[in-house]
Amino acid sequence: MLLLISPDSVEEALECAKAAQHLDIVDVKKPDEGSLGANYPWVIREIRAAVPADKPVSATVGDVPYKPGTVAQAALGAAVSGATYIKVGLYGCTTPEQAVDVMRGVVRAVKDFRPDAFVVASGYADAHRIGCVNPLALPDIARRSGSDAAMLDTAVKDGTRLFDHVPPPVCAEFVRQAHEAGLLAALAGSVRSGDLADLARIGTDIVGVRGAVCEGGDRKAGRIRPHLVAAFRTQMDEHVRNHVAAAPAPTTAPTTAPPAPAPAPAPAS
Ligand SMILES: O=C[C@H](O)COP(=O)(O)O
Repeated sequence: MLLLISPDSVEEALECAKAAQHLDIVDVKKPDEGSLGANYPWVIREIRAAVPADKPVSATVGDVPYKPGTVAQAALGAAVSGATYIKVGLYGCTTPEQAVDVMRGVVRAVKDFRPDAFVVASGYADAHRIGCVNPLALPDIARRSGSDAAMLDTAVKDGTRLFDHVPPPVCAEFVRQAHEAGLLAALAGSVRSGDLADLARIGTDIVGVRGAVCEGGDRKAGRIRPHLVAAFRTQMDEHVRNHVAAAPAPTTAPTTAPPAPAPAPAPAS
């Protein structure tokens, strides 16, 4: 399971850099512009320069409207600025067709520029509150558009969490569908350490957090702290180990290999 941490500034990214050995992906966002709020290109560039070169930098393109051309251009901006993971929040898409339309434009814009970039189609666990596409539609949207991962976050950061809206058995189905489509499955939404056992058990590939590694668990007023990142990682690894140890041995030889996680793209030079 990979750990993605979302700093909101260069200062916070420097805190992440101090805990670099405990995280896998540094995800640039601007929380005051929304759950997947997009930050400025120069902030992405500065964060790329501030974190170790072997850590991929991700950038959110925003909680986007159904405007495929606008979003494709914004996604290219994130890639040009040095992000190799490009995350799009399909906030304004009310049907899977609209979402596929947006993500196809993103995939083309980003991969024409950088073929090894990793595109993440994100929906929202609390989609019912904002009227966007159903969470379980995301794996198929990601597959049809040529994206690399399907993700869920929460749109409304009011203390409700991923599992409040999409309980573990439904998240498990999300992960299963993503893997069946050859995609990675990423889950976020005020995730706490107490959720890690379930996230490991259902085979989540990427866990995204901010609040859980901020002082006081407060994603807005709190700041990301390296010791909280380290503690979260320790718990995450423990749950992954427990899950592996508890998994029953296969009774027959598997006929197909499980979907291999895509390698993290090389950082921008
Ligand atoms: O992509 C991950 C998000 O930043 C999660 O933030 P949160 O843990 O505060 O909900």
